[in-house]
Amino acid sequence: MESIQGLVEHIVYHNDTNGYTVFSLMCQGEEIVCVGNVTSLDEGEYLKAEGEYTEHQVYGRQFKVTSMSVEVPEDEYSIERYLGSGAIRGVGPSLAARIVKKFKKDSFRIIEEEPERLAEIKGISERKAREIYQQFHEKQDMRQAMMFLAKYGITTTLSLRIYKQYGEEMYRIIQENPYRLADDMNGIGFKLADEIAKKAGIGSHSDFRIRSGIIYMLQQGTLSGHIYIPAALLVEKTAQMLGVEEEAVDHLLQSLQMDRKIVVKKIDDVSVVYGASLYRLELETAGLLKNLGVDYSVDEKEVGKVLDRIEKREGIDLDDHQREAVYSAAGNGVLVITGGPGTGKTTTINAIIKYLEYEGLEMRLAAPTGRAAKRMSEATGREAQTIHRMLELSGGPDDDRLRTQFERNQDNPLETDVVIIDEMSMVDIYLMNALLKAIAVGTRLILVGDVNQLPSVGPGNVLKDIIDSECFQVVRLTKIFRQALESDIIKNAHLINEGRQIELGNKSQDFFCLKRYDVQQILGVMVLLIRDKLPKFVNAKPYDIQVLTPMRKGELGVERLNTVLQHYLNPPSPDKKEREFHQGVIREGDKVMQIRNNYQIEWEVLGHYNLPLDKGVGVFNGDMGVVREINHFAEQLVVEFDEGRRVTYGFAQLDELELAYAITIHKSQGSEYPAVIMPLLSGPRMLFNRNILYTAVTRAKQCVAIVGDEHTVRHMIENEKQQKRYTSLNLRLREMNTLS
Ligand SMILES: Nc1ncnc2c1ncn2[C@@H]1O[C@H](COP(=O)(O)OP(=O)(O)OP(=O)(O)O)[C@@H](O)[C@H]1O
Repeated sequence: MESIQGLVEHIVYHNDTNGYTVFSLMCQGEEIVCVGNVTSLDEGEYLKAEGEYTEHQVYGRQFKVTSMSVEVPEDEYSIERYLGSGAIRGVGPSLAARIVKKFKKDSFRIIEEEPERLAEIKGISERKAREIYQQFHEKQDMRQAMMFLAKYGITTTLSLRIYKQYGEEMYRIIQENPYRLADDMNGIGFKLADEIAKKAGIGSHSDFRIRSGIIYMLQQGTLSGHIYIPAALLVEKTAQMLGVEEEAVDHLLQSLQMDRKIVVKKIDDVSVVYGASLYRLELETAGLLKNLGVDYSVDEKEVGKVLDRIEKREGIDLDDHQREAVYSAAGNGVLVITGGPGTGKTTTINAIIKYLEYEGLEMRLAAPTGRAAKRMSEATGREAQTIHRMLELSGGPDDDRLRTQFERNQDNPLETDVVIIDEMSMVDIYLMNALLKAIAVGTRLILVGDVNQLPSVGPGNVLKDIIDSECFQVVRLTKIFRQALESDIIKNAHLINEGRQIELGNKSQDFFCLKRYDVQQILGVMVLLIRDKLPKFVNAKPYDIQVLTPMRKGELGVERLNTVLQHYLNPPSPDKKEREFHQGVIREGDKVMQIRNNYQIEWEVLGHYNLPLDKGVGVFNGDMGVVREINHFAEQLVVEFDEGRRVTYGFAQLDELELAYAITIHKSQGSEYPAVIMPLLSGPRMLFNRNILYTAVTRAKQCVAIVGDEHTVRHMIENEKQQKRYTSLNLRLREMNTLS
């Protein structure tokens, strides 16, 4: 082990996440390149480092730092260099020079002990002197804090955030109850807090740990779509995860309830537990929706007359259910229209729109995803937006849906007579709550969707719960119209939904099953279909053909499929830049998907000469795009999403993207593709079920190609088992109905 000391001349590279830093150190006139994991360092600081010299293949001789300490520089040159380095805000090189000129080697002592004397220097007021003193101290405190946190394996970025959040109180929190970090700070979860706690010597049976574990399990439940968890299940799972007895967990449920962190209720005589905020959110959502359920007295005869005229003009002949939908839209504050593919939902919405227009009512159209909104626009010939856009998203923390903010809310509701939402099955409880807040009583709400689709990715089962509550007018469209029946995709979708078997062969014009029983063969057929056959068949580009699979893992899971498909569809090439990322390699020309909502990220649409035509913020979970550019120098990657929206990601943000040659069926909700390919061989029973198959099949417009084992498809149709979602919006609505 050797020891060197000197002035940090230049920081060449610093990775915020793991602290890995490359910097040059001036040691007695010699510049030494040092590398190591360093929590915080500024150019101009005086460093004492221990470590060893190594020989790097490319960069040559380097000093590998194993430990270091920042020393107070002693000679005038070093003092001046440090003070002027920018480490102390408000002090630049010239002021640093004046300070050192006056106080010489005593400069640091003066700043620390007699800061008022700094005011003797021209250009330094008393206020400024105080600021310099404070800055100097803060810097030292912060460095100390970071070194302290580094002992617990906490990264530089996180350390800074922790220090900013708690200041000096941080030491106590880390040593007594690091689980508070998981409660208070976004981005710190139970697992990290638990690791810190372990290092701090906190016992596995600590009350803090168990309480935090319970909240963590509830959050995990939310991630799986649940609003509550049955108490017995929660206790069992939490005890298992923490390795403690169930009694200990049970005991702390009460204390969490007293602290209003959780709400315990009975549903059908079973105790269930909600995270307090989700409980309130669901309750509030029920109340808001209930308020909108106003009856508008309309003369059905009059509506009928108007409708006759519309039918004549448009050359349509609505059936009884469709007519009923228009009457209901006229007479109810809240209306739900549900039906499978080809049952005339779009035709009905169009008739409703025409009627409302005739009545001179203003309306807004929206859907939960960009793709669904675009389809709604095309089907109605009117502007349809994403719900986020209609509500005028104004920001909010990336991962904290509860605090997502919209310009449109109770204080500034949408100024319109009617709001129509399509693809309602995808709307989760957060979005529903935000939507309802922005709709004032007196505005009608029409919700359209297919209740048999998979529920929303986010928590809740909003559409199903509203229907089940029986508190609102629901029109169920069941008849499949003649034209729709010509499509085997639609026919088969309905058969699947009813649990009836379908024809699995290659005779159909739009629904094929190519029987293959070997993974390699399946992959080969898929590549052939995407690259050569299907684009011509459905008149689309290879990237418009979507591979859907129920699972992430396994030989035919999303992850493996993406690697294989990337290799064949966008192979490495000298003129395509690429970079490593969490899924292997990401390359110019790759098809990618955004995998979480990012409400803040900016996009722009460029016109001629790269002039921006449109700008905005927000890219959402499930949005698909193509990598257009990778810039290693700027460490950025540009993705172009639908409608030419270009988004620049820093390399550190690449975990927001995934390759999207293949995606899970869950992620495909609300999207439609000209052709869908499904490799189905075998997989977990929970994922290979009817609901999943139905959702996948209904994503295809012109062609479904199943490649794999027909028996697997048959088992999926038979398998009705869906994962239960614990939600209670239906109960809350019913309670309110009986109260009023
Ligand atoms: N009353 C009607 N009489 C005759 N044909 C109809 C009627 N209503 C709808 N159709 C036809 O049935 C087909 C399906 O209708 P529509 O597109 O409205 O259904 P959808 O439920 O929106 O379907 P998808 O969910 O697949 O988009 C269309 O070809 C449409 O023209």
